[in-house]
Amino acid sequence: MAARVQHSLQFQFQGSSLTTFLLSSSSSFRKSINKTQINLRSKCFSSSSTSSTSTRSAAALTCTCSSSDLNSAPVTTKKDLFVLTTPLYYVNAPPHMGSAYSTIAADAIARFQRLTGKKVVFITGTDEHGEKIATAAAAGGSTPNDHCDTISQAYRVLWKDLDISYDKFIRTTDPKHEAIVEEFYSKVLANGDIYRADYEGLYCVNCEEYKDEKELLENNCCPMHLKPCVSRKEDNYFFALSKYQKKLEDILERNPDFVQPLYRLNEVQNWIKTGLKDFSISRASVDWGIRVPNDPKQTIYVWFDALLGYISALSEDQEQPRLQTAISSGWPASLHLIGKDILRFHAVYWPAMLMSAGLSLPNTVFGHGFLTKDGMKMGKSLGNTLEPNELVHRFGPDAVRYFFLREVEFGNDGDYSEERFINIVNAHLANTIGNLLNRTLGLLKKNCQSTLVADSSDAAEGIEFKDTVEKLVEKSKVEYESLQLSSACESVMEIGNAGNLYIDSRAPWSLFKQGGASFDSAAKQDLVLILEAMRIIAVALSPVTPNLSLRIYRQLGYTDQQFHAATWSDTKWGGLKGGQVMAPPNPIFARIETVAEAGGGPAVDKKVSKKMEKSPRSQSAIGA
Ligand SMILES: Nc1ncnc2c1ncn2[C@@H]1O[C@H](COP(=O)(O)OP(=O)(O)OP(=O)(O)O)[C@@H](O)[C@H]1O
Ligand SMILES: [Zn+2]
Repeated sequence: MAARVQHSLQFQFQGSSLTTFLLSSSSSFRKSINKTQINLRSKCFSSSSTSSTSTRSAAALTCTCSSSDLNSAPVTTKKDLFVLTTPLYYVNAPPHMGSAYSTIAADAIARFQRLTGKKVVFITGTDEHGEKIATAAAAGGSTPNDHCDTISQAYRVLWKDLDISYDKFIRTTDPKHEAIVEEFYSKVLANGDIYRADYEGLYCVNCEEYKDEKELLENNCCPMHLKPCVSRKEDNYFFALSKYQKKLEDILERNPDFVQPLYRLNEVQNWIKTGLKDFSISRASVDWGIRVPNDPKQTIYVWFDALLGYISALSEDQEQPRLQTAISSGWPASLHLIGKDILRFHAVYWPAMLMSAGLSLPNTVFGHGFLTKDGMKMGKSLGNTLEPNELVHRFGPDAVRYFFLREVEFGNDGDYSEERFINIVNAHLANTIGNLLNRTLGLLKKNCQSTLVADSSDAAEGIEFKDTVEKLVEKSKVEYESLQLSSACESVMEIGNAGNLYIDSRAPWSLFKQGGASFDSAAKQDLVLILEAMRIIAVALSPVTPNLSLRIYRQLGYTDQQFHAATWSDTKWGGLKGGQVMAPPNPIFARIETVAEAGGGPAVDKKVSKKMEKSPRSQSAIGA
């Protein structure tokens, strides 16, 4: 779904700053339609069908669509339901760390929402139509079907390796999706928002879009793909986007949370202000796509098709695929999580399409930033991607998930560096959390037979550390809720820092050494406090590091079932009870050896790292 606009973005990005692009993207897109010669042949396929631009506009203004904004749209969101989506990834090539980033973030949000008691429907999938897919398949010597099967499967495998807890995986080649697209198209057609027009212009197959001549290099080369665009003339069907200009402006004005973060809302509003142009939603020359109802010689433009995957994903396999039944299973989505490259499609085209079909709009579209490599967006087309499989294999899923969510402020761009990766996960996961747990359990084993002497609520009486933990965990909740994922990680890690400060200042090991009943009792209570904080950290960080959190829970003497049954209310102080028997200390996260530490050898001992993800027994921590 996402590839086409990314190409134009990458082109702009090469020649100008990202901000410049974002501000100028609207006008460049506008020009690409203006420049293209459009000869209107007929108007809407609605009952009044005399043709001219002006009558088309007039028809648009008299549209009878009733659900014209968020307020008047039928409300189907139940308070306890949270439906969130990732982009449906384009299967022109296997997934990379950029695709994984969106999905990891969505997974953390889904897990957090489940913890708070929401019924979550987490949707992901693959966008599989379009000329580029057919070409990629042919280049690989396979059929489009086989090609899509293979790449789509690669996404599923990666999501498994990264512990992505999706509920629905939709493929746009799924017959149920195709049926829903056809029904939707017919509704929009019936509403008078589709018309036919001649279209002539320069087409980049790799971008799957017509280009503005002004944007092209010498010999009409696409600046992104450095290949000449081909001159194409075809009659296409257009969607009357211009008709929704005012409605979209009003919606954004009245619902400032619809597009997030705020600076993306500004981008969208600026873009709309420059004037919305109708866009072509069919291709006469592309065979690999869903046929246009009533004109099987044409296929539906891949974006018009793919966005509907968010709805068709809700359709149950065993039921007749119908828009209404899919809608009643959870539409509208609470959150579309996307990269900023595809913001225009989600914040402008999609709402207009939904209004045209009389359907509710999603609650929020959040456009996050890019993972970059040497300042350039990582992407399949540029081929400057980072291999998520390799990272997971070397460092395990928790480290990968934690690093990207903690390191990149959600919404902004972030650059990857292996050195930074190793430093962050070592400092936070191995040291701040892992080492604190390990040294505390070591003391508990040595001095208390691994058994807690008191309830954590009693042990915390009048202790400031408890207040600090409570404040920080509450802060992290607010941050998760407002999608400030990096800050949420930071707040949880602050609990670990406070725990380290507390234990160092109290030095229970020397209290034990000094002996005497009161020293002994104070030291034992200190251990209870730290372990209670560790329990809270485990729950609060579980949206980001589910495996690590499970390992902490096991170390604290809980069963896996108890971990899986945990909810956000378990972040309340007071969960640990006296008499609870803890496991002997075992490191929960293997510190990653740097190149320097390994004497110039491999940065990480792969065997140790991999083994550690499965079992926490493989390496001793830097204990007290
Ligand atoms: N570098 C990146 N940083 C963050 N997210 C990314 C990145 N690359 C892709 N994504 C995510 O994937 C979506 C785009 O999916 P798509 O399958 O088209 O990937 P792509 O690699 O950008 O494609 P291409 O390079 O062929 O244009 C983006 O909207 C975003 O959610
Ligand atoms: Zn191109």
